Amino acid sequence: MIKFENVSKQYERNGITTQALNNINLTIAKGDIYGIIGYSGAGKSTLVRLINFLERPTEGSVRIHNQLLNQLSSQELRQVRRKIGMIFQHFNLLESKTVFENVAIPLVLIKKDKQTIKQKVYELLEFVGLSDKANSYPKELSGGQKQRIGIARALANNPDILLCDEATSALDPQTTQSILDLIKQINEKYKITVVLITHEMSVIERICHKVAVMEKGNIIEHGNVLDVFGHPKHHTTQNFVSSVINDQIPSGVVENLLKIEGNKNNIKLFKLEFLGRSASEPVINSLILQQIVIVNILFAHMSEIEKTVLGSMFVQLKGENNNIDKAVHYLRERGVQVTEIKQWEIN
Ligand SMILES: Nc1ncnc2c1ncn2[C@@H]1O[C@H](COP(=O)(O)OP(=O)(O)OP(=O)(O)O)[C@@H](O)[C@H]1O
Repeated sequence: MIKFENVSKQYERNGITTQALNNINLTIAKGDIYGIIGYSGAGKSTLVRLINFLERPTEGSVRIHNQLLNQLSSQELRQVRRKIGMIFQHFNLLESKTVFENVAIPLVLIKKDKQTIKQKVYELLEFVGLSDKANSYPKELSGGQKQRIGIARALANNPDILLCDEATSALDPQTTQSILDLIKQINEKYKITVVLITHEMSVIERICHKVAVMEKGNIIEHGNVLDVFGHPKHHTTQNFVSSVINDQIPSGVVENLLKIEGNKNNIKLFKLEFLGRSASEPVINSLILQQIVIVNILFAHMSEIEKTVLGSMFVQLKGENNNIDKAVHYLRERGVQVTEIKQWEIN
């Protein structure tokens, strides 16, 4: 378990103070894949550097497995750090060393014998699917292969925490997916807690169980990915969510509708949001079968997070006003969140 209690961090440079973290309270449970998302400068890297105490907090405490890092000696801190692996956006491999030598570095540093090192390095290379590259140099590898080597090196000391600092930001979408799959496999197979920082919501969507959204040194929202995605409260979270879930009606759809209906005062437009059970039941079909209103589906978007479907749909409901009210009530009773799009929001 990783626990931040009232943690603040200020940097002083040339007489200028930057408040990088502001009274952070956060608990990351053992075995979680915890995503930290925020725009540039939000404080994500600082937060992660506090987990291995590469930075010390100005105020507050950081605990790992109930051990208070603030009180540890340098020797004790080195022991704690050995159990924390880290991977980086630009891989941080030593260009002058072979793949084998790069993966071996953490083991050489703790003076393991040659045979143990050889066995462990080949086991790790096998795990990341690159045993045939042991004698290659980093410059001979693709970005995805370099990151696999970075991961093998991070696992060399059998860590129980893996920190991923924008680990897929320099990779194309397909390679990103394969690296995320590998991180997920590590989490499941070795029960390693993963803390992953990113500015891409799609990364969070794909593998994280929990997420904290950061802005200006504060955690503005946190919780299960599904809860944060399903009901984002803060404007910044809504922006991140809209990058993976298109919850705005495209203007072309509205223009077509206005052409057909002639007058926007005639249009009754609703946004329906489905989460979990309501997304897998035939709610719209049952509404249509009620025959109280005509349902014109204009636009829909579905996403899957942690095996739960999340969706938004824009519909035009046609009929008598009291029947439209009944239809809205019918949907709400079945767990669908219904919001009317007001006329002034249509154009
Ligand atoms: N070593 C440092 N000295 C002075 N200021 C720093 C230092 N490291 C970070 N900062 C400042 O602290 C704030 C938070 O930086 P941090 O790198 O933690 O943010 P971030 O969310 O990781 O950003 P990015 O995504 O761009 O890496 C920024 O204003 C940054 O300029």
